[in-house]
Amino acid sequence: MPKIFYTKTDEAPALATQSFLPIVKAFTKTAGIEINLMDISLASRIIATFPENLEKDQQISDDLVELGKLVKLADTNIIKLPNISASTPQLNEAIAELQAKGYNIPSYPDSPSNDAEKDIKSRYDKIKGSAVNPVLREGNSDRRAPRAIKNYAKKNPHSMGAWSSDSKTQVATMDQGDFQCNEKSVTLKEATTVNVVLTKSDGTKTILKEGLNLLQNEIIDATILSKKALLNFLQAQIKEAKDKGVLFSLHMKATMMKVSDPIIFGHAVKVFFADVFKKHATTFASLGINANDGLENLLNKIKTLPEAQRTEIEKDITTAIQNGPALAMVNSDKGISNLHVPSDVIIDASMPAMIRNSGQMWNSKGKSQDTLAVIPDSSYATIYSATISFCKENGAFDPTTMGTVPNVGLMAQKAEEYGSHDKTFEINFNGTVSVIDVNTGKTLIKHNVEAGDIWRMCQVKDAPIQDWVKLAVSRARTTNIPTIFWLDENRAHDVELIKKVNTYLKDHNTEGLDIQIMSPENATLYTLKRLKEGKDTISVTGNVLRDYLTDLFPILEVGTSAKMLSIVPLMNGGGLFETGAGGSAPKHVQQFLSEGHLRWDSLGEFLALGVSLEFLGEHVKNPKAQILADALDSATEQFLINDKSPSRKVGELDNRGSHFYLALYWAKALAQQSEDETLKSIFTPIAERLSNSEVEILEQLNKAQGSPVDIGGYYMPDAKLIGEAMRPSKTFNTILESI
Ligand SMILES: NC(=O)C1=CN([C@@H]2O[C@H](COP(=O)(O)OP(=O)(O)OC[C@H]3O[C@@H](n4cnc5c(N)ncnc54)[C@H](OP(=O)(O)O)[C@@H]3O)[C@@H](O)[C@H]2O)C=CC1
Ligand SMILES: O=C(O)CCC(=O)C(=O)O
Ligand SMILES: [Mg+2]
Repeated sequence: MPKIFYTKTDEAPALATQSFLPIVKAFTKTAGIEINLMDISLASRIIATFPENLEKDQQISDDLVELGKLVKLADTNIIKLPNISASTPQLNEAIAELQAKGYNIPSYPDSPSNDAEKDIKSRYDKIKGSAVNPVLREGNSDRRAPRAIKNYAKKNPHSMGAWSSDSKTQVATMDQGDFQCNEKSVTLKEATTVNVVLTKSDGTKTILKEGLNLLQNEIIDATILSKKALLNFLQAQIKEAKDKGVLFSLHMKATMMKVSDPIIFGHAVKVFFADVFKKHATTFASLGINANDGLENLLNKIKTLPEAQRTEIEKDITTAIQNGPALAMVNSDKGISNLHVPSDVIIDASMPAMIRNSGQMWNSKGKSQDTLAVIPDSSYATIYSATISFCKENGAFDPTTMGTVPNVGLMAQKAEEYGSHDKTFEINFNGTVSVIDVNTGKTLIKHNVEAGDIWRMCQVKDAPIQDWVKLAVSRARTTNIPTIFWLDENRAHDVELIKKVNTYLKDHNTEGLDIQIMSPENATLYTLKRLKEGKDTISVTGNVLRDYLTDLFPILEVGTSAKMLSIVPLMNGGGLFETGAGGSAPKHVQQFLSEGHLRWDSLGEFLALGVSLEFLGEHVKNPKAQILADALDSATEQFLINDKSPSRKVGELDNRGSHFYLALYWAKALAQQSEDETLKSIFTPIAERLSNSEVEILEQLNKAQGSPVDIGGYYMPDAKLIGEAMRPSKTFNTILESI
């Protein structure tokens, strides 16, 4: 039986799934397709990790492990919704919620003091941060805005803040001592095994990573970020923001880069609040305060102190805020700043949002203001500085006329920085860190380090690179759009990659194609100029730029990355279809809980389902799946033409209503086709009933809005409550059940 594995995740996408999945199941069962729901939510991953602590009826299987095996099979077909990549504060919240629900799971030991705690911490660290995507992404990435979506945006442009040439907004990035400057890279001639060894200045050695197996032709690189250089840089930027009268904002990826970026974030917190951390060092140490978890965590922890002591610290924090530059805010009403929670400001989404908003972020009064966007490591910061300069010079982009920038991203098998967290270390000694070939004893890469530096190693295997080049050529051929590899001949890793790209391009017929290699900065300028002129350009990038560009361009072009088609052709033949290119939109959940309106747009899910059904049509030779896919495609088009995306405002169409319309248009398209008489006869009466009940169903759906909703939890909501909240139309439910 043809199968689709549909993922149950977290936050807004998980809410949307409650309403959308019953539609998917009802429609696809007519083609004999089985939908298997796989739970990869943060809560379920935690529960599955500690079976020995739990009652039999609380134990669950680890669906992520299962999916991790399935992605290596030829006929696997997965629809992957965005999930939470938990920062430590989020992980702690999820653990507390599960404990309160009677799950006897351990707390997260921040600083483990014995072997048992070390084991618990290492099990949790596998759940933390971006723990799902790297497991599932056994293929490279093909993300683009479908033509219909672009046309929709051209006719219905989203708001776009104007840019003026005297904007004081700027990117600040390091020019020495960072990952970019210190990178060293080698390509392995033979398969081998390496150890990462720290040699302290007194000569003693510690193995940081043992027995790392590497394949023939694999590229490895290692680099360090100097703590001293980082602190100097941060101090200078805090002063710069204050002198210039702009907001100080830090843009990191503390979720995905779960080892390095929380440390960098923590340094920014400690530098910004230097006087506070100095004065209260002993108290903070006794409370186990870790600056890497952000200011909110600190404020929560000091609540346990006697009132006088707590107020004194709070006063000192207020003074530091008053003396420093104005901080960019995440939520000015609630006083949540850029430094409160490490996972609140995530660079891929936060920088484009700022660029779309005239280069401004929000200050504590809720007004937008020019910003110093601090991106410490300079590896990829230039793409944002170049974009900002371009906007200052040429004004904002116009969604009604601008072109499009699809991306082909190298990401298979934990490529590059995205797979580096198990090889990233905060080094607490002066000395050297070396990557040593165990078989030959040869040192492949060596760095001098000082206490506090962050050392990291990345890998990218050869087969994924070959597959990536092939995918790029195939997209260039299909679209005939100029195709640019964003690689910098002045960067160690990229030098190795450029050699391979030049070699593997020869494996393909590239005649008549415009394929070039440019540094990220030049590629940005080249692409932006064309974009402004309404011309399209394919970006072919490594894993980090894939992430950045597939939020940057969609947000500018179509208002959100939720509307992206996001395909991962798995290297062994299967298909992983991601929904959109954005995240789990926590602020949508807040709106839903407070006023019963969910403005999550499921367009990404519709597009992913379309290509997933097409995959079944082609690979499993299921003609009914192809008809469902074609009908869904025309339903999505109707959905856009009739503007049935959720509105932002309570009382108007929300996610549930938008699902109703998709079902209506899908049923109509199936009723209208005549390739398959059985499907036609099933869906003709369904389309009629849905159409006749439109007013009644919408009334039932809209009545559910306007008041707070209780779904019995955040990370593990109550299945019954969430089901009721997301499916409030009896009429609609009855019609679906009758299919
Ligand atoms: N593939 C994955 O699994 C991914 C997971 N994440 C995770 O998601 C969480 C939140 O990350 P964050 O950076 O805030 O990104 P989000 O994409 O969740 O939020 C940023 C903004 O994007 C817009 N948006 C995104 N998707 C939709 C949608 N379907 N409908 C309408 N608007 C949408 C909204 O913007 P606006 O309000 O301006 O309209 C939203 O507030 C984190 O845990 C992060 O790690 C992030 C990216 C990808
Ligand atoms: O896995 C994550 O944490 C985020 C992934 C992401 O942002 C992306 O792939 O675009
Ligand atoms: Mg992203």
